[in-house]
Amino acid sequence: MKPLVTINNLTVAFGNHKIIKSLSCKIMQGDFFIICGDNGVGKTTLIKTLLGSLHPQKGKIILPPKREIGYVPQFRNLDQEYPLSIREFVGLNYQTAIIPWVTSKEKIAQNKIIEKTDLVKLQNQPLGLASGGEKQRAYLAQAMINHPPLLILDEATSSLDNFMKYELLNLVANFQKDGVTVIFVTHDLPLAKQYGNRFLYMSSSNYMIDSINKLPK
Ligand SMILES: Nc1ncnc2c1ncn2[C@@H]1O[C@H](COP(=O)(O)OP(=O)(O)OP(=O)(O)O)[C@@H](O)[C@H]1O
Repeated sequence: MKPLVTINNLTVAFGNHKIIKSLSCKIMQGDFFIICGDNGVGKTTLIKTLLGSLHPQKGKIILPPKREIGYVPQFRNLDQEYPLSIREFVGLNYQTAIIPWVTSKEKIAQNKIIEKTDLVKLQNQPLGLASGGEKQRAYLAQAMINHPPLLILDEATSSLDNFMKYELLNLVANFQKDGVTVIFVTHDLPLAKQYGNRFLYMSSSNYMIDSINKLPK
């Protein structure tokens, strides 16, 4: 397997405060890659750097061509009055969304991704009235509508109950089976062990990268 993401000697700082210090790591095509570690150690900072919203002080990151990345954030509740249906929300990310009306290609893409994320029955309901798990599935559908090769989930299962966690991660695992590389930031180590194959454990003193059966308890 080839690397899909290569992080080379990466240092990220806020002012003089170095958060990520000389991190080198390869994420291979097809990995379900877990990022875990103590609070405040820099997991979200690393994700923001991968997504391009933070710039490294030093080092290099090689990403998939054209930076095609799907991203599912941590669950934060939306206003009940949020005006879009689940289907409309999923379509927001469609690549030709510069055209204001829904094209037939977009309809097909929406249908496919709505089926893959188990949202067929709910698609015309207002997103604001959906449950936490349904909202996260809508974020997953929106993230994957253009078939990016890389999917990043930043604590996307925290504050979901056990049933909804597994429901979301089973769908993510289906994308992985189709060849998508997954990066999953989580504090939930049992969940990490169940779905992940490799991990990066971040602590203030060092970084550990290994296969999932070596993940510390
Ligand atoms: N914009 C910012 N300016 C200054 N410091 C920041 C900024 N964003 C994050 N930090 C600091 O960087 C450190 C790492 O934060 P980060 O959110 O990456 O940690 P984390 O590992 O994701 O934590 P958690 O597990 O609690 O979500 C923290 O000390 C945080 O206060």
